[in-house]
Amino acid sequence: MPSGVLIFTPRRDVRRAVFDALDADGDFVLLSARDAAQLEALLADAPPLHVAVIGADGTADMAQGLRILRGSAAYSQLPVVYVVGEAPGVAPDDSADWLRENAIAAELAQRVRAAIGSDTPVVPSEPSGLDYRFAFEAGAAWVVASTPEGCVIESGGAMNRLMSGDGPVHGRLLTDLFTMEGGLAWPVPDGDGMSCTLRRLDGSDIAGEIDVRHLVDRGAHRIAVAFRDLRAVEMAGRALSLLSVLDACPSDDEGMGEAGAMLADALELDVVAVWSALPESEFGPEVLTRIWNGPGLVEWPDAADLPLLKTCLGGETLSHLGAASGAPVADPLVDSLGLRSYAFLPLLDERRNVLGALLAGRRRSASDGRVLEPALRAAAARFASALELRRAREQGRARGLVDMLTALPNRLLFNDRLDTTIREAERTGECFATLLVDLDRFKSINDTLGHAVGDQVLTAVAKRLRASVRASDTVARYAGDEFTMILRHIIKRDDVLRIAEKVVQAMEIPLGLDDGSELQATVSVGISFFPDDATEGELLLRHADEAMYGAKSLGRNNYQIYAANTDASQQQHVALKARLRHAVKNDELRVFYQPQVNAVTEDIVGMEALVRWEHPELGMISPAFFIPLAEASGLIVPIGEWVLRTACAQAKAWEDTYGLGLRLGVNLSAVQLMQQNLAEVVTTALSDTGLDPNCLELEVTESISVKTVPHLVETLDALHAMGCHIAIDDFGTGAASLDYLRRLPADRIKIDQSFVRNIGVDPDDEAIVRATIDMAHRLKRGVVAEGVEIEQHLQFLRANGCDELQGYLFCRPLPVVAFDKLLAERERVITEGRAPVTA
Ligand SMILES: Nc1nc2c(ncn2[C@@H]2O[C@@H]3COP(=O)(O)O[C@H]4[C@@H](O)[C@H](n5cnc6c(=O)[nH]c(N)nc65)O[C@@H]4COP(=O)(O)O[C@H]3[C@H]2O)c(=O)[nH]1
Repeated sequence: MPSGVLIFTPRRDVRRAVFDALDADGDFVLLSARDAAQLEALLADAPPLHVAVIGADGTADMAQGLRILRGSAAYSQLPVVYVVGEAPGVAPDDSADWLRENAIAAELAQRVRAAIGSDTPVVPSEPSGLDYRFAFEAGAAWVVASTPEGCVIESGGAMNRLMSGDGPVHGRLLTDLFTMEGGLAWPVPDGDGMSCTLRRLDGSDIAGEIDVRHLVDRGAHRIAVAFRDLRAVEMAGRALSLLSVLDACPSDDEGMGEAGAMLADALELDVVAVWSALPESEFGPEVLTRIWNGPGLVEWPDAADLPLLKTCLGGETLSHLGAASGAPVADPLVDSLGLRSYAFLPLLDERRNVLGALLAGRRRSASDGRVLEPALRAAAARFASALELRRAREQGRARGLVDMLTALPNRLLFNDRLDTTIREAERTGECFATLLVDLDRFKSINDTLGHAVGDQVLTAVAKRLRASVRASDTVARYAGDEFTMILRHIIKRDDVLRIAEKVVQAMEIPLGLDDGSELQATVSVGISFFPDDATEGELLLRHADEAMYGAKSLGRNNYQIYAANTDASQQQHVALKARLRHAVKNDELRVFYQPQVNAVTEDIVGMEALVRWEHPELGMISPAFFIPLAEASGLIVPIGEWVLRTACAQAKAWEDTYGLGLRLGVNLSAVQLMQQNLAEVVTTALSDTGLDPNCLELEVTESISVKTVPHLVETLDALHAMGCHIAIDDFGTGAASLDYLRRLPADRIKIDQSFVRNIGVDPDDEAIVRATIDMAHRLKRGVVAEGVEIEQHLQFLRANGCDELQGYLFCRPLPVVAFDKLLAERERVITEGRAPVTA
């Protein structure tokens, strides 16, 4: 009989090597776990095990895994063979044997066999006592009460902190603790998300929700109750909106004060302070913003006497926000403000030089540290960029490089930056874009309304342009009504188009003039790319200028990319559009399918249908190219319907063969959403193919706004009522994220790949990803991350609780035959009784 072997290591390469070595031997049933949570889930099924192979990497993960293994009565004596790295490390004391990583292939199977020794597997004899503490998600505030009295016998998670009092929670009655809404009374039956208020020990109330489970623990009946503090949900929402609002704040000192006040308001902080610190300054840190919402006037100690500020200005983040962060350190400022939770964050420029520090704190302890931390990190990034600009401006003014009206770099400084960027890009291989933004009909504004109004318009436009891009990008006033931009580190042209769209949209809100009147300005934008369009600054600008005139000739208020031969490319568009008309009829369209996987198990849970056009002469054409053509000509309606029907039929065929209940994601364009018969088209596709509506998820891009698509909410409500799921695609790229999420009947949101791509690159985008996941979960929406390309993306998304993942790391979009092979292979591995290796 084959022996059961547990493989546990967070390292994918070691896991794969161990799996391959033992799998090749054929004598073992292999179960592999990558982290403590997976290990716990795996052991819960009580598999028969003879031995464990554990990567002895000394990490917290390994230690936690060992605790779980040794802590379970069933496996506490399981022999363990450790795999140790190349460093002269040692395996833990309890090892049956150990070997080095480079000996896995040659020796592991033999060592494992020796460690097993006897053939008796460790099989849990009877189900271990039910550990009710794990009935709820980790970190929930929970109590367990006896029945029928409803008297609390144990509590944990955030509960004791939430109760905020000196007395014990134990011994109190559920009826005293939780006042139910909607006429429910204790004993409340099993259920999730029931509204109630928690009465704290100091007599105050917190509105929230509870999940209830009736359990039997070692023969005794218990009620386990987990409480969710809804203030944190609200806080997550506010944190997310805050990010966009902070973006819009000007970067001058006044703007920083404004941003500080907003931060304090949105996150319910008692104090927000920003210091600027120049290493070369002999005067020490300078306070730029100081918001105090606590009681009375406080004496602020001299910045030079603050040890925590000093440490932070050395580049260290000091965070005492969560319950787990330990006792605050003695500091005159923290003491005099009476702060019980606070964070000092260094403000860093792109090269990680410290420019200053941010302090955010409360006089009470924070139960929402998970939300506060990313929001504060994002705020720190904003303050840092404002400080950087402030410094550049100070230096620039001194040297006559800054435009006096708008405070943006002038033509001289822009040209200098462009040259520097080109030199850097030649060294690093980076791609970047140059944008030329021209105010439409500015001359007539100046002529009819006067120069003073013209100046106001230029200043306001400058602010909006600055707010549309990242801190690392350059925005300059190049000449009169012409602005130029450099957008750095471009991976996909689409990202630049998104920003150009944002620039054009930023002008949609009328500009407020000093006399109270409003004026609508529009801009035309031309774009050129380094190195594709040119490798010299002057030529890049000339090409951007040409493209800008292209935008003007197309009616202004839009953007265009430089095309080497505009006429030829326009003719090509016309020809393609004509050809596209026949693509469905000529059977030239194909649907590819890209898997979506569970972030923990990495097992397939769904797939997205992605259309391709197999042009007879040009080969496979990307939808990113022809879908806009199809949308502009209305052809998207028949094409979209064809994709829907084809994909539903295919999904039904796979369901019949494999029965996996896979979810099928199909994209809906705005034009389709405007069709009055959309619900009917979907119903017919489902009934003709026999696919369960529950398996269909319609993906609606976030940039489709409630304003541009009439009856959007009603249409989606109707589709949802039919049983179809709704997903919001490209989440984070549109403007009205929160509002959108609240109003639409969305089951899932898909984080746009432009954010995922910046994991490990841009802390702002990381903060947005974290806040998005957190907010979506609190609103009970699932989250799928798109464009997961590398292990680092996976680790980050998994660590932050993203539910599902889609991207090249797992699989590219596949044609039907290849996708079918993938499903068949999965089935083969599972029916052979092996845990799917997670490599
Ligand atoms: N760089 C990178 N890209 C990845 C990765 N994983 C997936 N992708 C690509 O990301 C796109 C995801 O689709 P989308 O955001 O809905 O974006 C889709 C969707 O908006 C649209 N589209 C595709 N099929 C249809 C359709 O049938 N109807 C409509 N209306 N739009 C469609 O065209 C867009 C582009 O589709 P594709 O070119 O197939 O591009 C797909 C997919 O191939 C990754 O790890 N890295």
